[in-house]
Amino acid sequence: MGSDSKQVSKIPKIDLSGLHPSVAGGERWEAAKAEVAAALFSHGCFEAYFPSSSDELREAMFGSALPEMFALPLETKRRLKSDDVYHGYIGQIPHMAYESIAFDDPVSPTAVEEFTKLMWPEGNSSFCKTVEAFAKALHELVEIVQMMIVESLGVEKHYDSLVSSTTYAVRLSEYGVPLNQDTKIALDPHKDPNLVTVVCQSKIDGLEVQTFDGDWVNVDPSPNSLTVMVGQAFQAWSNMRVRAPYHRVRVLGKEKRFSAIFFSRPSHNSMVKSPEELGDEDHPLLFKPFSYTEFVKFLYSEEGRKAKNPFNAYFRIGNEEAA
Ligand SMILES: O=C(O)CCC(=O)C(=O)O
Ligand SMILES: [Fe+2]
Repeated sequence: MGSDSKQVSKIPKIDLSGLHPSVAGGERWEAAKAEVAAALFSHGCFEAYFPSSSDELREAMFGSALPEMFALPLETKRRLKSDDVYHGYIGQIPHMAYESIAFDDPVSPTAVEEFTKLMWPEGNSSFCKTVEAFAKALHELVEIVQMMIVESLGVEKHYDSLVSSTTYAVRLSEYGVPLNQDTKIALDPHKDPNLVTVVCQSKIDGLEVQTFDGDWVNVDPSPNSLTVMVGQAFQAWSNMRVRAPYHRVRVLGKEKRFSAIFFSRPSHNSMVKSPEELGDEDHPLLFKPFSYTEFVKFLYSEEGRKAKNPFNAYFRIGNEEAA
């Protein structure tokens, strides 16, 4: 594939419009659930048609909120500190035209406000309202997807314990023109460590996913769609029934690209434990309960970065097929 070409998407597209996590069940829910389960089993991802993230909201996010925030002075953006690896402000990485900011609990009543105050002590209510609305819409989508996965695996009774030990976060990113103009890769291939990720792209797309057959494909977003992906913590929790796909970002043109991600992850100090029902004689449970915090620390440690397959290296299952 030439560096300027894009492959036609093979990522399943699923209509989740009008569905809500508080009214699970019914014919439409069951039909969509079957599609979500099939897509996640075969691809680890899908393109969700979910119009609550409307044109207007996208325009407010990518036309104003994100460009305004990334235009702030570096020392302002660096005010956001985090003890978590790969959280807080990231940028000024050699060989990468990339900056991102991630903060927790965007659906709590005060978190976006506090973050806004940190960036703009004088206030910026349009930024705050936009990011709150974005988080609210995508939170519903993540809840729908998590609920559908758990139901499809037949382990509904573990849903409450999964959700009570889950936190949510937002990552806002800005990509410049990739320094490597041969590959045009702006973010290297990786699997997300968390539970479920939803990616919202600006008009300038670039997210590519590797199918389990090994082909890199463009996710082909529409103005009303979002990309849903499974992360490695869900892969482990589900005893490998759903698997996290590799993905990367390529920016082909010369314009800045923005993206906004909403994701779920196991909360601090909680232990991730696969439901016993997901193991049987033919498929024994592969993972002992693990701390997500320790897992992420390992992923970004020297040993984790060097490992060909950090997931396997962490869990020491030594089974290439399982990844
Ligand atoms: O910007 C995107 O489209 C995806 C970024 C991504 O994969 C990540 O931040 O983990
Ligand atoms: Fe990612």
